[in-house]
Amino acid sequence: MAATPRGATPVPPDERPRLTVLSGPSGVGKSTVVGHMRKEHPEVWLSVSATTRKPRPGEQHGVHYFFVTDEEMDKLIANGELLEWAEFAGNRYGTPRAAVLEHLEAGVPVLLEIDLQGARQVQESMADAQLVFLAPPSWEELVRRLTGRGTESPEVIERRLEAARTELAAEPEFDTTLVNTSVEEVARELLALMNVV
Ligand SMILES: Nc1ncnc2c1ncn2[C@@H]1O[C@H](COP(=O)(O)OP(=O)(O)OP(=O)(O)O)[C@@H](O)[C@H]1O
Ligand SMILES: Nc1nc2c(ncn2[C@@H]2O[C@H](COP(=O)(O)O)[C@@H](O)[C@H]2O)c(=O)[nH]1
Repeated sequence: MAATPRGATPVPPDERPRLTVLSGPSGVGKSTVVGHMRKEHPEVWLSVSATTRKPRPGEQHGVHYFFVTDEEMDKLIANGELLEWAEFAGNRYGTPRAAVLEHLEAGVPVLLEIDLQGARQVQESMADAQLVFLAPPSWEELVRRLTGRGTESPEVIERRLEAARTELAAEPEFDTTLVNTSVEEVARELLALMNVV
């Protein structure tokens, strides 16, 4: 499903980077932080998820997501091709397993940007993964960001905010919390956690 470092020499297991999972409520700024970080450090590999959600303007298949039908998602799940998957606010999302494992085996730092349910599944299946929670400076600021992005209808925003309450309550389950006040600062902190700088 994705470009992978096939043929790359595998690094010994004890020298492989830890898989990093970035999670946090919708609209907190995960994609913004990751985009900023990867501009300066493209060597961090971001997994491209499969989703049944329709593309937003400007989103490209294979770059932002693999946009799949419900039937295609059913098959990915049934064939065990996803490392984790979840239903979030009316759509399904999942992480293609093979590309993640191949990059880790090649010694590439790998980042997943996924929801709480997915983070919990990764914690179960990959005990060595580090889980990072991105928190908003305040509830009001989260609402402002999600609404201000202008990509969702009021009904979808309401569903995402409902999920956000559950996600914020789960913060203690994570190894580390970063508060997204400054995109530049959080990107730096995330790189440090991934041992990239
Ligand atoms: N530190 C920040 N200060 C102010 N605005 C921010 C900050 N970080 C992100 N934003 C803005 O917040 C909005 C939501 O950001 P983004 O789309 O990155 O969130 P997300 O967590 O990836 O959301 P989702 O989970 O729905 O994909 C965007 O309009 C973005 O520009
Ligand atoms: N469990 C998973 N969650 C994922 C995955 N890819 C993205 N996401 C999360 O879904 C919500 C909504 O994303 P959006 O692009 O529709 O705004 C957000 O929290 C993402 O982090 C995945 O593969 N698995």
